[in-house]
Amino acid sequence: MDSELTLSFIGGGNMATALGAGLIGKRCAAQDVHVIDPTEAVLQQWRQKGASAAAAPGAQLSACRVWVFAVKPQHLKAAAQACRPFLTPGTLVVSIAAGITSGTLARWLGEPGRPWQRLVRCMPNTPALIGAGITGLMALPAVSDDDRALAQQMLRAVGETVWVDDDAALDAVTALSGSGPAYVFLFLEAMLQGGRDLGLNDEQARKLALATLSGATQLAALSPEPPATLRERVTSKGGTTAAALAVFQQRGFAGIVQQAMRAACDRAAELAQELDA
Ligand SMILES: NC(=O)C1=CN([C@@H]2O[C@H](COP(=O)(O)OP(=O)(O)OC[C@H]3O[C@@H](n4cnc5c(N)ncnc54)[C@H](OP(=O)(O)O)[C@@H]3O)[C@@H](O)[C@H]2O)C=CC1
Ligand SMILES: O=C(O)[C@@H]1CCC=N1
Repeated sequence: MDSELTLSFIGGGNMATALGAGLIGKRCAAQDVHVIDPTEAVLQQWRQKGASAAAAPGAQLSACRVWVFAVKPQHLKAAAQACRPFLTPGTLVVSIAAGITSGTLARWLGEPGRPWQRLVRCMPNTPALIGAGITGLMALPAVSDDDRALAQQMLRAVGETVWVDDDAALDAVTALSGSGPAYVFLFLEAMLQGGRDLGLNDEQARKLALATLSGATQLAALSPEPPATLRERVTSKGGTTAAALAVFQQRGFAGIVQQAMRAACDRAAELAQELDA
């Protein structure tokens, strides 16, 4: 455990909880975590884990080496402005908010004409809750190698990490892996319903669908062959899979997925514009 790491979550909801679950006891001690959130029930949950928690920012923030902004994008400006007086030169700021660019948050945290420099923007996902997340990260150019390594180590506590170059790429990460678990759950829901429609019971459908998704993704991850080849191996000429894939193709499945991801990416850019005041 890195006893040096003192950490504040600004916003103690779903994603902070997921990140906290991976970090506390591994990368930092519970008593070195400080949470700011307006909701008493949320604060209580964090206190039960041994963290300190408060409804508003205070001097305790200044003792935290890393701040993780984990509020909704719509709340980020207010949260940043309320916390700004407690920044110290050593504070590393990490934001997980969708859309809001590193430059915008840097401006909200800095002085006029002098944006905050030590800032890493990242996009985790909810499998972080079970240590199986993946997080895309980007850093402002002035962020040191040590700060980059610190941010990466933190996110590694809840899964894998991928560095990208800029805000646009982080919006693409958001559309792929940030929102991606929801696409998988939607597909899973559809498979479960399809199984039930064909006469399987809930337990049978759940066991078969979960093992299929997990087995196929593990096979794709371990195989040197591209997914298209693995797909062809399942597809016997004139067989059942070919019949199913013909329906996917007629209905434009791949195009739907790509359009959905484009919509997610566009929404990230839209949020950035709407909230950049
Ligand atoms: N959910 C996901 O899959 C992912 C989410 N994200 C990003 O993570 C961020 C948080 O999402 P999520 O955890 O789902 O959201 P939640 O709503 O679960 O958590 C946000 C928390 O922040 C609190 N809050 C609101 N304003 C402030 C403030 N000024 N200071 C401190 N706390 C405040 C909220 O309180 P209240 O409810 O009272 O407003 C809430 O408890 C978002 O920006 C989202 O884009 C990133 C990756 C994946
Ligand atoms: O839906 C959202 O806006 C957030 C960002 C990625 C996942 N959830």
